[in-house]
Amino acid sequence: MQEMIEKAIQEHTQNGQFSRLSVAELSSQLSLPKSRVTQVLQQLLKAGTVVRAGQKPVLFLDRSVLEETYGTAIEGDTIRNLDQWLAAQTDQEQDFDRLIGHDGSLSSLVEQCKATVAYPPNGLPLILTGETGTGKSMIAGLAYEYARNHDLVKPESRFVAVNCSEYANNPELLTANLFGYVKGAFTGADQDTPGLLELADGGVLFLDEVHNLKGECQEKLFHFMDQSIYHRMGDNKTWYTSSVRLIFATTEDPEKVLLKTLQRRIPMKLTVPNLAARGNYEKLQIILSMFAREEERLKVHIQLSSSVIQLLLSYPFPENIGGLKSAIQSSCVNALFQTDEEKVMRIGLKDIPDSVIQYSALETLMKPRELTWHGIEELRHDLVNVRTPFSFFESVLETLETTQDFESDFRAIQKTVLHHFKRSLRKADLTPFETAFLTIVQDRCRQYHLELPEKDRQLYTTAFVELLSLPQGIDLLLQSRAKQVEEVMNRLRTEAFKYFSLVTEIRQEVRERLETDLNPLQCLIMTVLAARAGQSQPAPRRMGVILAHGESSASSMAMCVNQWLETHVFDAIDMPLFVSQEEISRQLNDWLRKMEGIEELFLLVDLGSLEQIYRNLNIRNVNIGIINSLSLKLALSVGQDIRNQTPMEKVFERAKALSSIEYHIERNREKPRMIICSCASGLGVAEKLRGVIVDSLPEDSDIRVMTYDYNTLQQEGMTSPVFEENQVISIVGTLKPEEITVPFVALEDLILQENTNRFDDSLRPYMEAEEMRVFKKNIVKNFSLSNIMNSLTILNPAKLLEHVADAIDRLQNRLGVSLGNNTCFGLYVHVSCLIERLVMNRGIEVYGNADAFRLEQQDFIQAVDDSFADVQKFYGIRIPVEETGYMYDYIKNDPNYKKRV
Ligand SMILES: Nc1ncnc2c1ncn2[C@@H]1O[C@H](COP(=O)(O)OP(=O)(O)OP(=O)(O)O)[C@@H](O)[C@H]1O
Repeated sequence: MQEMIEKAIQEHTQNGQFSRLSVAELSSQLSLPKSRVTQVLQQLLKAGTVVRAGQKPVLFLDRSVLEETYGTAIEGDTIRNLDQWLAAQTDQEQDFDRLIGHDGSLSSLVEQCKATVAYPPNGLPLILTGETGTGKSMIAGLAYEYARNHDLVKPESRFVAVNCSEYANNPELLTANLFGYVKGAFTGADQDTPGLLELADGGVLFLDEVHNLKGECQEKLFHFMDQSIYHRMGDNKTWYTSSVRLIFATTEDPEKVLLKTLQRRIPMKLTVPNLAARGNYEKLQIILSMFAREEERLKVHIQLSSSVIQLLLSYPFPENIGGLKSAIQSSCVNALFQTDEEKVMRIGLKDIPDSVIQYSALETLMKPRELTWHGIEELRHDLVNVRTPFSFFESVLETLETTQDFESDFRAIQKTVLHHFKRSLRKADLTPFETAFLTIVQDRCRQYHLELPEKDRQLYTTAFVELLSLPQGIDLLLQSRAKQVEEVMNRLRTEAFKYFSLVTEIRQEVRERLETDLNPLQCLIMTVLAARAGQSQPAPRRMGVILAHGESSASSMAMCVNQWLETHVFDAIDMPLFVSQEEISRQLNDWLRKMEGIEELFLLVDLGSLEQIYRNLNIRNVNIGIINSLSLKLALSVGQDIRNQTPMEKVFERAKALSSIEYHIERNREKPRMIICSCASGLGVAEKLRGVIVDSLPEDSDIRVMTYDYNTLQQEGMTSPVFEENQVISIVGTLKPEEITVPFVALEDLILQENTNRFDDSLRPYMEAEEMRVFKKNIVKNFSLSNIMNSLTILNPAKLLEHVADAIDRLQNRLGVSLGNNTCFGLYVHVSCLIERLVMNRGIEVYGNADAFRLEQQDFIQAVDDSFADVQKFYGIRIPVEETGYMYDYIKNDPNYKKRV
């Protein structure tokens, strides 16, 4: 029989079926009398084969199975609290350990909570206040678990929660439920019913949203709190007792919503901070634990994009953790169908609820950043390692950001930083990578004449190496504070320029040579450390300061020169654009104070009168030379001389010699592609022509069109600067200028659409086929005689054209030739413009060799004169021989005319 019992115990212990290990259970399973089972169990207990778990009912478990399963030795023969013992063995987090922030922002709240619950004999009433969703209910529940795990309440006791807001419209019902009632107490009370106070007897009663508790009920409650006795509703005679721990919670101010008498009976008031006050580290912990829970529920591996993490960290959830939780659950639902075969579910911005997305400033969302995915598990793992460095960085950042007295806070931070790294002083050998990093740091420091202090060398080594190997997770947290970091970095650049630029150089070199990017926080701490090392060293005897307007003009130039010369010769002072003279002087005086011991200062300023600058300086034991001009070349020369110990006077003489300026204009090498419109008829027609061509060119064509005076072109030929400055594609006009080798297209060809091929050919190399098609279509549409004639300003084009056409007909008769259509159209335009010019007294007075023309072409001159007699009379003009010369040039190339000659 003993064997049978032993076997059963062994089996059930192995299978974790602990509830089957009570005397009653064993006796019914094995059909043995209870007394017999008890007897055997007592023997086994004595022999150490079983241990008993002090629960109700008492359980008997197999010792060796338990010890083997959990790898631990059990002392004595009793496990007082089996749940607690099992949780401890499986490393499960217990009660308050599950509350994120229990060891951070909520640590003192948790300690107070524990003390309140443990207060003998029955704990103290406690009220939790705080915004909605901050975790009040959770804390109340954990307080009960804590009490159970620590035997402050009986294991069989209960945690009973009631939300008073659910009874807001029926306060009597709440009173009845709290205190219980007797049959007939109110309609529907058909039997005696115990209240929640009774149900929670020995455990915890949690009254949530307690501000909904009406005054009468509050009174009953404080009476109970005073004496631990109460009446059920409907029975004012019988007293009931209950020993219950009371926890209240409200989102309101208890002083405003609870009766004074009740308030007085709740000695402990704890306020749960809202989500915003929890800090990014804890926020990230909460986010990740919630996603981890979803992973478990949905049986997937969740990956988050960096933007999602940033957004969830920055959104001010009005419902605090509760709101964050629903947003996380919704995004998981949204992303559920995107789970791949590997069961990976990626959650990106598109899956986040709209209300959260809308909050985010567009610029934040659209900031270019690499799309990186992070698995929940690895992030949680990282987070553990990041905790200490991050909270350390956070405190450093906060101090520097809010400081009123930079210098003293900076010194305080230096101490904190050194102290921080002292704790992890390293003894281990450096890896080759770490050695390379340290070599870079030391080389650069040497260039800045900065020796790491001998006694702290080990410490600096530790610090730098530790900074180098910060866990990745810190980058995520850092991004959420990017703005703050940037502000602090700017501040450092101004206040600790030398060390800031040293670290900037180190960062650059580490990036180039070790392919590792130091993040701004690493740089910040390195700057702090470098400055600390620098303070123990005497100031240099001579130095320069570049003082310039603009956000970082001075610092960029100084950094550039220092780097070039591999010596820190210049400090920099960046000035806002509109800064007063007093402010400049103040900054310079501060600088002089900091550099105590300096003998010579070379000041390079970009603007401002020399006199004004030095008038307000506190000059003691220092020579200050000022140059009110600034260029990189000049700064380099001065820097070099500072380094080479060149006497001050000479430094400035050289600088002055450099200051005379030279200039050179480098013309645009990419010549514009150009069509030239040039008409012997005058600039009016040329201008009109230009307009028509411009309108015909495709919209995005890079071909430009210009007008150019015909006579000038005629005189200058191909030497004209227009060919030097442009890539001339073709010339369009009424008459072809002589000696021009660029393709010429006659206006009449365009009007008659006859020889446009030439024009097309000249353009083809510069246009795509489609552009060419559009262009040709437009040319047909836009070129018409009347369109061109519209360039006439005073005469009526239709009338004039009639006169001119008649006169040209007469001229053809006189000359005995029938001119080609093109020549006629060209002549119509040319002669019409000519007549208008003459009417306006703007006739052409030059024509090649006019005398020779007069002698050789007397017949032609006469023929024109006769044919145009009516026109000349009508318009009161006289066509001069020079103009006739141009008409001749027009006609002489006509094939029919040539044949006749
Ligand atoms: N510190 C925490 N660690 C982990 N989860 C938390 C924490 N605080 C709150 N939560 C979770 O946030 C959600 C909201 O918390 P809870 O309901 O306790 O807030 P509450 O303050 O009682 O809200 P209400 O005032 O609206 O009743 C719950 O799911 C809870 O589990």
